[in-house]
Amino acid sequence: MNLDDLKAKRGRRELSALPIPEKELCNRFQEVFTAAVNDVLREHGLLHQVLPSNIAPLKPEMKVCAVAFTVKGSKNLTIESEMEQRAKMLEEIGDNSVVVWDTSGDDESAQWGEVMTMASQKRGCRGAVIDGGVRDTNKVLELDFPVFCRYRTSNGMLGRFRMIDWQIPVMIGQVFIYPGDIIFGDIDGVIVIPRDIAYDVLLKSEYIKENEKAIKQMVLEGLTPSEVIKKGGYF
Ligand SMILES: O=C([O-])CC(=O)C(=O)O
Ligand SMILES: [Mg+2]
Repeated sequence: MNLDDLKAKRGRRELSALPIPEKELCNRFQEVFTAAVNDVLREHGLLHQVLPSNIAPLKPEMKVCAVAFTVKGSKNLTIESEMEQRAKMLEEIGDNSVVVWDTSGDDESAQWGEVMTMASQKRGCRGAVIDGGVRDTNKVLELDFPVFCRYRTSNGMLGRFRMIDWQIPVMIGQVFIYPGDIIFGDIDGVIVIPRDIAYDVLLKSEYIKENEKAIKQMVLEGLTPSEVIKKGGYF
């Protein structure tokens, strides 16, 4: 059994370089929409890049595109040095990041709240995607910080749940997420764009956005769906 490749993939890795700055890449993705990105990933044969559909934005207009900062945790009753551990994680969050929580399917605790929002915003964090819960929801909304999650609860994580590690590969639903991948969430949910193909996916998504303008124009002008497809359109 040779595990070298798998070990390299699953361990902590240097982020590969992107052809344009991360910030520009993410800002340009935010101008597109997740369905266009999804169609491009389908062209690449990647059919399982969307997080489970019950992970939804707190408000329909919330949008985030940023670089994955992954966190893994699970239900855990221990408290010893939990706060210090969480502070250390928060202090490692980088600019243009989005915190992505794999909670091992937790259904009880909030992995995110107001103070964590404030601390991460100071470090340039652009949002949080949590396969779990949020609390202090009103305050988080006031801070204008996009959060995608499954539920809201007043249960703090201390004494109920704790982190196992961070900046490691995680899995939410069927989707692998590596630190540095590009995460894009909007009203249609959250999609994970592998870092190595992110720039190519951006260019193709921008093309789709432009091309769909022409398709919609055909519909407005009264062409039937059959005529639209004959002219190269699609739905
Ligand atoms: O401590 C927590 O569980 C999270 C929280 O309330 C906050 O960040 O404000
Ligand atoms: Mg709080």
